[in-house]
Amino acid sequence: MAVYTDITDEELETLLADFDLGAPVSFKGIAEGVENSNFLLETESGRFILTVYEKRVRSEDLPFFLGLMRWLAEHDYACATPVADRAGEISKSVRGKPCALVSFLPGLSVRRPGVAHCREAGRGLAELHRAADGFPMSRDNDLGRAAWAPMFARLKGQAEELKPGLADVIDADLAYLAANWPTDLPSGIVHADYFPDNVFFHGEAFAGTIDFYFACTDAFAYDIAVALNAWCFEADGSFNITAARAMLAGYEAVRPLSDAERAAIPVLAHGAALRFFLTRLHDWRATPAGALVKPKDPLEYERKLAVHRASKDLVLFGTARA
Ligand SMILES: Nc1ncnc2c1ncn2[C@@H]1O[C@H](COP(=O)(O)OP(=O)(O)OP(=O)(O)O)[C@@H](O)[C@H]1O
Ligand SMILES: N[C@@H](CCO)C(=O)O
Repeated sequence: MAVYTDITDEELETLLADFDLGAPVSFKGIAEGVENSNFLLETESGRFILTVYEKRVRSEDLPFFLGLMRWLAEHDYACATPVADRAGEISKSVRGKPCALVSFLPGLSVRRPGVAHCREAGRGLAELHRAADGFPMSRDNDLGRAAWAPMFARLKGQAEELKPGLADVIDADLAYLAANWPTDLPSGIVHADYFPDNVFFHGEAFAGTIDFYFACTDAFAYDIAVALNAWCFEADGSFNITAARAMLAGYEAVRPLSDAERAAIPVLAHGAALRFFLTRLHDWRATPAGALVKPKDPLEYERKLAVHRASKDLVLFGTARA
């Protein structure tokens, strides 16, 4: 997260007046992340996170996101969960912006995940898919494949500025993905942003998941593909097949994949890399001056795209069955 919106003491007190959480003890902005404004709040009754929803979260989607977090917590999935005010409301507002208080989730994210973390993260993702089964709401993936070409049409100039010649290469990616994108894979609720900074550990053991604000209805294997890109590339840009195999093994210990899902993972990972390249490219220029936020590097995802272009080999992703 990040801090785009400042909150005054009076605004905090007005918000907290609706809750039974006691008086605030401390309140500070959290610099990590890029999407929403986040604050760590300590009151007489414990620690909470206040999230003020900024750019990409639409207030009409909040019942889905917050309802999902509550559902998952009620189904024994370790995740941040919304805190209701005295009237039972979880969607609140501050400074004219939507916000929510969620429980503080203990644990630490890891900056450089090892193979053991990848295995546990895979397990945690499959448990999320399983725990969400039966959640009665759905939400289309508004950053899914159909959105990428129109999004890129507005970003071509920026792509060329970033790297001359890139616009044509991305157009070729879009054509390849349109022709090869799988349909009919098992689907349900997916996290869609299952990055190391959104997964907490106690040591090497999975401790829980935060940040459900891209969650939507899509193929489960797409969620795995997002995670493989985010967890299994080394700092030098190479893909760590051992980490990928561990992630898939952790996942399959809970929810075995069909052959069709495994076969689809390389193209899904190619598409998932494009999705994060596009949002990063957009944010690179659009981040407001003065916000406490460091935009993420689009070139990191351009390098991942290059790996996917170069090898459509199933083994690359450790997806071949032994
Ligand atoms: N429920 C929570 N419990 C404990 N810490 C939290 C919680 N929610 C957020 N945080 C802290 O705030 C930071 C930013 O949160 P989060 O990742 O949700 O923000 P974001 O802007 O949506 O980020 P991004 O989308 O870039 O991952 C986390 O890295 C973590 O340190
Ligand atoms: N996880 C995203 C940021 C949150 O949307 C990224 O790394 O680009």
